[in-house]
Formats: sequence, structure tokens, C-alpha cells
Amino acid sequence: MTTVPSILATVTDPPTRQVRHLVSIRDLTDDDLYSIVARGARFAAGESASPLADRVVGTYFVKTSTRTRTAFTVAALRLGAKTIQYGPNDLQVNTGESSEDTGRVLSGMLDVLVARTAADPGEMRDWSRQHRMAVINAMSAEEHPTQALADLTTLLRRFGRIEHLRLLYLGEANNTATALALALTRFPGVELELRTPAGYGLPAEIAAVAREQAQRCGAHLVERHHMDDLPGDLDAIYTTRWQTTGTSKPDPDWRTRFAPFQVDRELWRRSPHAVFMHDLPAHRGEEVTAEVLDGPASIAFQQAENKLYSAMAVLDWCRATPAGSAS
Ligand SMILES: NC(=O)NCCC[C@H](N)C(=O)O
Repeated sequence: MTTVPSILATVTDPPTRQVRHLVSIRDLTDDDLYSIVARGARFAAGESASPLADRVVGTYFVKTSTRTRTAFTVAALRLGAKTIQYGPNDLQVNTGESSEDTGRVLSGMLDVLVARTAADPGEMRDWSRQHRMAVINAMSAEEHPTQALADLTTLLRRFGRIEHLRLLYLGEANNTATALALALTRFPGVELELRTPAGYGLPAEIAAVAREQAQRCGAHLVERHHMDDLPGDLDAIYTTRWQTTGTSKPDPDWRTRFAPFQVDRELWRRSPHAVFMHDLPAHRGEEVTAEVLDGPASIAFQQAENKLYSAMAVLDWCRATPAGSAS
């Protein structure tokens, strides 16, 4: 008769792991938000750590990416993790596997999935219906949360604070604007004004959430659809490219309607100390002039570098820890 080797009796399941997902800035408590932004600044200042030494981070980018994919891949490597990269044609979702099944399968093997998706807003939520693999939104058509976190780290490094900063955002209120509005309105005294072409403002639901947060936290959110009576004495002027990934513009003459929102030197007359911010890639001569983007006020390329430090902070925040233990 065959006997079972006694060594099998000593095999036990690993401890349950609990992760935190970042699909939207709304997934973060105020404390989470403040601590990720501050941690990003500490990583930028040279803090090093290897908290992901035994972890595997997957990146799945359906859309093109220069900054975000590189930032998260390098961040994972710097924190000690190994990485695996999936391109748009690599997963069985292309042959019809459901996004929920994909999440269930990957969560048995990966610790983190960093994903940039096409238009489907439910996909990332489907993947995050488990607590073993953290899901990080590296940009969807609706929101770009890790961009806003990097931008806030940039502001903190530049000004030493975020509270009471005055910011003007120009152009389409796209995924980046959504994340910025959801994040900045949680800082007391922040004044965020968006000037967007009519029909290209924040989605009504996002504007409502951001207004409610602003009221709770003592911030201010203003949205207008013209370029008259611009605010002065700003700390930062922010813009983004006019053609947002995964979206289309229904009106054929949209360029004419966007043209007045271009960021040029004239804007600085009222705010000579303002910095210029851009999530990149930039289209010189469209949303911003070359003179501004490449000029002394521009911190756009510092923003890009801060995506790395901010990605390190995000990966460390969301990593799996045995349930019940401190992170
Ligand atoms: N920094 C980035 O992630 N840039 C790529 C995308 C920029 C813009 N928000 C877009 O959706 O097209």
C-alpha cells in the first residue's frame, strides 16, 4: 500500500494578503493621499527602500505610454520587485476571456497590475474584485490618478506645500483634469480654476464630488468656459494636449474653439511668478507655445521625472501585506 510522505502534512497555506487598489483618486482617504504625495517627495530626495523584494509587478498597457510605463517599471525595479510586461495583444481578453476571470487568474500570480486601458471603465473595477493583487490605474479615458499624484508631488517639491496654492487649468477637462480636481480639492485653501471650451468641462458627477470635497476641506473650485477675466497672482498654470487618448471630439471645428485656451507668454503678465505645468506629451504651437514649454517657468519635465518617485510611493502604498499586520 502507498503511504503519503509525512512532509506533505507540513504544507500550509501562505498567510492571506490584503492589497489596496488605486483605480481612482476617490479610492484614497485624505491621509492616503497626503502620505503618498509626501512619500513621493521623500523618494525624490533620495530615500531608498526594497519593500517589494519578493514581489512581481505586471504592466498591461493597451494604449501608448512613455512616462507612466517607464516610471512604474523603474519604480518596481528600484523597490526590489521583478516585472512582467503585457502589450495590447498579449492577454486572452483579446480572444474573449472576461475581465473578471483575467483578474482572478492574474491575482494568483502577480502582486500588482499596473494597467492603461482603452475606453471600458468597468474593466479595472472587475480586476480589482479580489484582494491579492493590487490594481493601479495607469490611465483610463475617465481618469489619470497617478498623474495627479505625481503633479502634487511636483507642487510639494516646488512650493514646500500644496495648501493655499492657486492654480489655473486650461484646455479640455480630460482624465488628467479629473484626477487633479479630485485630488487638489482635498487641500485646505487651494484655489483651482478650470477654463475649458464649452462642452469640454469636467463630467458633472466629478464636478459635484470635487465641489463637495472643496467645501469639506476649505478649497475652492471654479469652472468657466471662456478666457475673460482670468485670475492673477497664480502659483501654477497647467495644460494638457488637446487630443486626449481614447476620446473623440464630436464637433469638426473643435480646434478653433480650443485655440483661445492656448498657454502663451501673455498669460504670465498677470502671474509673473507662476510655474508652467503639463502632463506631456506636448504639442508646441497647439495647447502651449514652445517659448513657454521650453522657458524658465516650465517645470513640465520635472513633473515627468517625478512620475518615477510618485510611482514608487504608489507601489509601496498598495503592496500586499499579510492581513492584520501593519504596512
Ligand atoms: N503623462 C501621461 O501619462 N501622458 C499621456 C496622456 C496624456 C493625456 N492625459 C491623454 O489622455 O492623452
